[in-house]
Amino acid sequence: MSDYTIWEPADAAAHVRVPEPGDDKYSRGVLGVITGSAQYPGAAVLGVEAALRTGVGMVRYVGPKSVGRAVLARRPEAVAGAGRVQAWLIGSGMDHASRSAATGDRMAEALRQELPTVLDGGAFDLYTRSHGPTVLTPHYRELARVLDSSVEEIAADPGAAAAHAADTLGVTVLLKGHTSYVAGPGGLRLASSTAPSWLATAGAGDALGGILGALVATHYEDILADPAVLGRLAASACVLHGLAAERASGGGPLTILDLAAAIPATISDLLAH
Ligand SMILES: NC(=O)C1=CN([C@@H]2O[C@H](COP(=O)(O)OP(=O)(O)OC[C@H]3O[C@@H](n4cnc5c(N)ncnc54)[C@H](OP(=O)(O)O)[C@@H]3O)[C@@H](O)[C@H]2O)[C@@H](O)CC1
Ligand SMILES: Nc1ncnc2c1ncn2[C@@H]1O[C@H](COP(=O)(O)OP(=O)(O)O)[C@@H](O)[C@H]1O
Repeated sequence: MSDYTIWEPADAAAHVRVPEPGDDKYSRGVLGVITGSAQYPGAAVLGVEAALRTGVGMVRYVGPKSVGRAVLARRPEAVAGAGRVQAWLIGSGMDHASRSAATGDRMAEALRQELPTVLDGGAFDLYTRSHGPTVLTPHYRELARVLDSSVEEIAADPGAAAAHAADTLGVTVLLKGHTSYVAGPGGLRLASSTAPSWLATAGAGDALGGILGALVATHYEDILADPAVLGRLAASACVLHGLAAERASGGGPLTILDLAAAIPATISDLLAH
């Protein structure tokens, strides 16, 4: 932990791109989303919901048709089907062992574009094929699988585990937990623990993926100019996620749609201070 700098709300506020009068939906950035599966359609719904609530020019959902229908039922603002995007969010709500051939093809096509990419749960195996600036978002069990280690080893020193993963895999790693650790290949080390423990509930990570995807899509030019920006955006996503959870919780339980609904006011508060 000593190597890590705490990423503060003011740091996160500085990493929200506020649209300007000259912006349109494309200049703000389009996030392509390949998430969800027949088994876990909710993960796709939650990620898209969180991305749109964080602010992005457009979300293009490119997953299975049945999941796309669920996404559109909740969020008609999302556009289903392929098209040009500035960043990708891939892998929430799918099991890599049972990925369909069609999903594998969509992922391969996305990764070929070498754009800034967020890889979540069901897509960690693809990190070697992701040649754009890439951030992985594992929880402890997932990082243990990626590193062929054990949960106990990760939990004993999560900051060191995240740093080791970033250094050996050559990507940015956001290790999720009560404190989340972001480690980047260039020695970047940031930590955040803004979330209440009420956030330990299913779907929380799917929402984090959406928040981060939106931040990445709206900063794609900055990331391409300086890949270290990706780590700062990952830490900013943790801060926003935690503060929105705190607002949704108010000291009690929360659902992930409540968290998503709290994101806009969380951002406007951050920007006002
Ligand atoms: N709304 C949605 O669509 C959501 C979809 N989601 C999707 O779900 C998938 C799995 O995600 P995850 O994080 O649970 O995966 P993972 O690390 O493999 O954990 C498995 C480990 O947990 C353990 N375990 C299971 N039950 C347990 C219990 N009652 N009490 C204690 N332990 C228990 C189990 O142990 P076992 O039962 O095998 O002994 C195993 O070790 C993933 O594709 C994700 O995207 C989620 O994002 C949620 C919202
Ligand atoms: N005890 C806790 N306190 C605060 N935040 C937590 C706690 N446990 C988990 N979280 C946060 O909740 C999210 C859980 O992500 P993940 O395990 O991927 O959930 P899911 O797969 O259900 O979407 C992460 O952002 C993590 O930082």
